[in-house]
Parts: sequence; C-alpha cells; structure tokens
Amino acid sequence: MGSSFVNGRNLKRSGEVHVIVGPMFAGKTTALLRRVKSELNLDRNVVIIKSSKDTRYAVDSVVTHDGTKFPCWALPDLSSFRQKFGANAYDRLDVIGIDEAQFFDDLYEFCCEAADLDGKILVVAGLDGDYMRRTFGSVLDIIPLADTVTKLTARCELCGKRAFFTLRKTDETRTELIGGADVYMPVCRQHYVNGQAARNVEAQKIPNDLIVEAAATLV
Ligand SMILES: Nc1ncnc2c1ncn2[C@@H]1O[C@H](COP(=O)(O)OP(=O)(O)O)[C@@H](O)[C@H]1O
Ligand SMILES: Cc1cn([C@H]2C[C@H](O)[C@@H](COP(=O)(O)O)O2)c(=O)[nH]c1=O
Repeated sequence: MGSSFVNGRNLKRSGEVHVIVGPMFAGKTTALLRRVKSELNLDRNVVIIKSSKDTRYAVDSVVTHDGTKFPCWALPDLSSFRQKFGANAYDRLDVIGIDEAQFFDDLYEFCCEAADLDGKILVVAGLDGDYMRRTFGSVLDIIPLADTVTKLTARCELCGKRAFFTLRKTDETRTELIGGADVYMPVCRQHYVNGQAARNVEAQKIPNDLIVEAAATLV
C-alpha cells in the first residue's frame, strides 16, 4: 500500500475502530480479550488500556467477571498513553484494546488520532448506557468513527431473558460508581422498569432491598 502525508504524519496503513458495547456482565471484556489474543496469535504487537478508576479485580490487569485476566496499562486518560508507553514502542504497536471506555473523556480524540493518523487497530469495550440508561461518557460518540459496532446482551438476573440494561441495586445517584455484582445486575426491559420504579419510591426512604424485590415481582 502507498503512503501519504496528513498533518505531517506519514500514513503507512489504514487503522480500524471496533466498538463493543452492552450492559454489565454481557461479555464485553471477554470479547475484547478474545480479539486481542487472536491478534497476538498473528504475531501482532498488542496492548490493552483500562481506566485507572476501575481497580475492582486488579490494578494492572483487565479481568472478566468470570476471572480471565490479561495484563494492561491502567491510566487516568488516553492522551498520556503514547508518552508513558514510549514513542518508539507506540509506533511498533498494531492493536490497542481499550476497556471501560466510558471512563475516558478523551476517547474520541484518541481513537481519531490512533486509527486515522497512526494506523492502529482499536478494539474498544465499554458501557453504552449508565444505570439510568443515559449515554455513558464518550462511548457513543465514537460510533461514527467505527468500522464495526457490536452490542452484546447479558442474561436477566431475575428471569433469564436477554438483558439489555444494568440495574443499580443501591440508592447512590452519582453516575460513576465502581462495583460488580454487589451493586449492579443485568436486567431485561420489564425488570429494569420495575426496578427503577422501586428506586424512585426508594428515594422516599424505602429499604434498598426493595429495588431488587420489586423488580422480581414482575411476571
Ligand atoms: N450476575 C453475574 N455475576 C457475576 N458474573 C456474571 C454474572 N452474569 C454473568 N457473569 C459472568 O460474567 C461473564 C462476562 O464477563 P465480562 O466479559 O467481564 O462482562 P462485561 O465486560 O460485559 O461486564 C459471563 O460470561 C458470565 O460468566
Ligand atoms: C451501570 C454503571 C456502571 N458503572 C461502573 C461499574 C463498573 O465498575 C463499570 C462497568 O464494568 P463492566 O466491565 O461493564 O462490568 O462501570 C458506573 O460507574 N455507573 C453506572 O451507571
């Protein structure tokens, strides 16, 4: 392939952006690791970055909810990655995986630069929506940059149907709240609606357990 100059950079190859979204427990990290490992088997240089906000299972590894691990860089932002990783090492990279993408405010700028100018293959996993089903961070902003978008589903913890949403089991209202199955569960639409209704009542001081109980009462 011929090379071209854009913004003073010699573009040698075309990058790619692959986005994996869905609720918690849907297998986003599992899918990210599968893709990264298959690139490793092709002798590609790969790295995974996760947000340093999320230290649930390990500080320097990406860990799935069922315990599969892969070493990673835990960073507060993506713009510092090139400098911290080293410019030469960065130039040799083929594939960059990003987990917990909802926590990176500079996701759009990083993906643009890394894919368009640096020719990297980006595999980005994150929550499309928060517990209120509002867009989370910049994850949806990168859809227009993407080659592929995969929305995964989990199993509703209350009825076993496909789960598209994440229900928060506590009365915390801040958007960012690190946690696992202790705080969140994947739910179908009906159980989400029931759980949220209980959460609204709960704001008037009904015990937390009611959120889960009320969601479960729906037939
Ligand atoms: N409620 C749950 N609590 C703990 N683990 C779960 C739960 N539901 C699913 N899992 C496990 O988590 C795996 C997915 O983990 P992971 O890839 O880390 O998901 P995500 O990154 O989408 O949160 C599933 O294959 C399943 O084994
Ligand atoms: C829904 C929701 C989630 N979070 C946090 C909770 C976890 O630490 C991560 C998601 O991890 P996963 O790999 O997708 O399981 O995000 C949050 O801060 N706010 C929310 O509304």
